[in-house]
Amino acid sequence: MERVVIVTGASSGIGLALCERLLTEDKQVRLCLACRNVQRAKAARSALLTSHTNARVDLLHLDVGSVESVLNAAKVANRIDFMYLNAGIMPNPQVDVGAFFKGLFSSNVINMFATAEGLLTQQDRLNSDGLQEVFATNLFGHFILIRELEPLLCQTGHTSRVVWTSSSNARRSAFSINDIQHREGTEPYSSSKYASDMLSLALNRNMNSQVCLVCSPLIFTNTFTLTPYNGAEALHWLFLQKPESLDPRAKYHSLTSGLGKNYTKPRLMDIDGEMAEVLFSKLRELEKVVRRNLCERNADNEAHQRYLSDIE
Ligand SMILES: NC(=O)C1=CN([C@@H]2O[C@H](COP(=O)(O)OP(=O)(O)OC[C@H]3O[C@@H](n4cnc5c(N)ncnc54)[C@H](OP(=O)(O)O)[C@@H]3O)[C@@H](O)[C@H]2O)C=CC1
Ligand SMILES: CC(C)=CCC[C@@H](C)[C@H]1CC[C@H]2C3=C(CC[C@]12C)[C@@]1(C)CCC(=O)[C@@H](C)[C@@H]1CC3
Repeated sequence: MERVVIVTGASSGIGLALCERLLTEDKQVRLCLACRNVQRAKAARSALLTSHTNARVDLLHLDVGSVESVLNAAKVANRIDFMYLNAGIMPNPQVDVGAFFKGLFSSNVINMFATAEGLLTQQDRLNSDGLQEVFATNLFGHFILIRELEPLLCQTGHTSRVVWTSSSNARRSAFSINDIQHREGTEPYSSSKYASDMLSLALNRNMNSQVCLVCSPLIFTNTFTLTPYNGAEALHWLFLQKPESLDPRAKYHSLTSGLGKNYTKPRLMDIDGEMAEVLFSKLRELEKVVRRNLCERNADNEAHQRYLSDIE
């Protein structure tokens, strides 16, 4: 039977590698590449069709950094078996060279290369919805997508699976529940990834009562080799697992052994369940505000258009 798989950020890197692996794995897969850049999405589709001539690959225009784009994209979906929330950004990363060399000659060196802990800062900015861009792209846009698709994801008799691409760079100390967008700090990427880990837990709690949503957060600690193919290991592995065998408190790591063999390993997350619930309710509040602002903006635009056609 056909299995519909949506992948956000499928135009390059890990998302594209995952698509390639899924088509190789299962001939019944129908892919939907959910991308913000149409040209790059078309190029990705052509590349996939070159190696999988008869594959079914659809394109969906989706900019997860824009709430309006997310709402429009969600209208188009009519069946979802898997949804991979993979799009992510780390804009303008700055490396702390001092910390890097100090780490290089310490016992923490492997961890440093696996997680970049304490090594990276980024410059964030506001997007057109007035949200911090990293938060909006890595977390909030995907949250709105889930909220909008909830009826489809949670249909009786049909279980959809949601898999979120996290990172080993997710860090509790980079996140503050009083500043969920990370307006104040310099590590928005770590903060957004930690927030997505927490959110996956809260989503499982709040939506599992209606059965069906499994958010399996992922992490990529490709300690020895870092390629998109290897990075997609845990994403691919999760596609093959039965939902009941997965633990919502675990993160599934893509790992590569010294001999170059890829494997997936679950590790329990360092998450405060109460804080996850607070984050969930803060995101619900923010959702209301952003939706209201969007309605007002669209109403203003319509009024402006009417005014222009009146004076013509
Ligand atoms: N590379 C690594 O070492 C690790 C990566 N990750 C995570 O893996 C995921 C994929 O990253 P990776 O493949 O490495 O990076 P890439 O930059 O290669 O891919 C990121 C993808 O996300 C897309 N994207 C970015 N912003 C948006 C947006 N607003 N709307 C829709 N799509 C968007 C990009 O599209 P476009 O082509 O338009 O830019 C691109 O297809 C990310 O979530 C990242 O945080 C986690 C751990 C390690
Ligand atoms: C410029 C000098 C002196 C050194 C540069 C090394 C770093 C650029 C490099 C070391 C560890 C890397 C790393 C990532 C990015 C590049 C490094 C910082 C990630 C943060 C990329 C995104 C992720 O999600 C992480 C899991 C990666 C962890 C390791």
